[in-house]
Amino acid sequence: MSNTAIKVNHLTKVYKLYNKPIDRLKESLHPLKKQYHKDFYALNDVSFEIKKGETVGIIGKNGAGKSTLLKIITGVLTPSSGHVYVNGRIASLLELGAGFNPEYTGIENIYLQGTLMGYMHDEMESKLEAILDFADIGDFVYQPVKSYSSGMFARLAFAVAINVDPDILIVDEALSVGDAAFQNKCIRKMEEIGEKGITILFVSHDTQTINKFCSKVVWLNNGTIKEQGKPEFILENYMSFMSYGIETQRNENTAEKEIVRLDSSQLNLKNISTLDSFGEKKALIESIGFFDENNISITNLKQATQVKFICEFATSIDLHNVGIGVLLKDTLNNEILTFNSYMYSSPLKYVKKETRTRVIIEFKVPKLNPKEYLVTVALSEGTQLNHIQQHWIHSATTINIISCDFVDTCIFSLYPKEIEYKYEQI
Ligand SMILES: Nc1ncnc2c1ncn2[C@@H]1O[C@H](COP(=O)(O)OP(=O)(O)OP(=O)(O)O)[C@@H](O)[C@H]1O
Repeated sequence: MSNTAIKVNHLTKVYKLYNKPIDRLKESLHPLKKQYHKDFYALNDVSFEIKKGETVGIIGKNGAGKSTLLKIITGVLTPSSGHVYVNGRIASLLELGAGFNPEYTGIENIYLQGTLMGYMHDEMESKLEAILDFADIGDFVYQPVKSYSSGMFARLAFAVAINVDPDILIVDEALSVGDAAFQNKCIRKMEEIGEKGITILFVSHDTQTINKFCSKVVWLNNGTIKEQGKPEFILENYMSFMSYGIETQRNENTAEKEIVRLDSSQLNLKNISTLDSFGEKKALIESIGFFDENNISITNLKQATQVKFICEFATSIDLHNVGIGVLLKDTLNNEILTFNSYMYSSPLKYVKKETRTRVIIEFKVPKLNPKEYLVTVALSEGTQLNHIQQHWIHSATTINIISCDFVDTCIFSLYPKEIEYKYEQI
């Protein structure tokens, strides 16, 4: 356990929800103990471990249970069952106001926090200058904190939390109330203390910050852990889930896609190398086309049928994590549908320089309005969060979506769900 900073074991927090306030009284007085409440699980059997020195991001949609989890770890809330093991002194920055006395001045609250953390008055005195320096709120430190703006409050609370030499720093979204310069200053400070081996647990909706800053991510959904692991994998899955409702299973062990072979002579691809485009252009998409199951070229795509989108590209450099994206616009230039290999956890891991590659995307045509669409294609390198556009070709081709005969009985998402990416060297 000595290398463990926090261990959360089968943690559950249940709230009793009553439809009417009177139901609570009725329940307590009922002779046969009739229940008037419904159990609501804010956390349900959550277990994970954080090693000393790790910086861990907690993500999840509103109401997922993030604040509840942090409050239980910091001892503000008691769990319904399960337990938390904490190894070291915690400094926390939870919701605004927690632990501060609104009637006290800033200075008095600094000493109050020090006492709560177990410091003597003169020990806190030696930290005062650094705290005031970081908070940078001028003479307001002599005013009661009830007169502070939320940003000023966050400044003072963060300045105290990082200067009381914690072993573990826990930060809920409190920083988001600070201005951009202060947020940046806090992130830099957290990076600095993270490098000193302090364990940091950090709730944020800002995936860019989590990606840059955290070594591990725990994704909470409806009170349970949906996924946990390295940010680069979990955040991709999280963003697909949040943006498109698509569940992907990208993880450290995702294997390279199987190589398939298509007979080139059967393919009737459209050469698009001369069309207007932008990007780094170290790798170029040369040709594209839509095909039916028998590899016959099509421009009419019938709803609910299985089709292939094929594109071929050449690269003059080594490429890593190649994303292929397709964007459909209607003739008024409205974006109607977009999908890419990052969203489906299927980027091509590596492409050697001076080679050509064929990408085959098999999918079921979604229920788009039956009409003409312009197809934009793009080739990028990186991740969904952070990629370099190598080649982007606006309106590379057009297709028509046509109704399937049984459309009333079809239920499709606008995003192709049954989709498969395959790659072959050509
Ligand atoms: N005292 C309470 N009584 C009943 N339900 C509660 C109580 N406190 C929290 N909840 C519920 O527990 C769930 C988890 O809340 P929590 O604040 O932990 O979510 P969160 O992930 O931090 O959300 P957000 O991103 O919006 O801050 C929510 O559905 C919330 O309504």
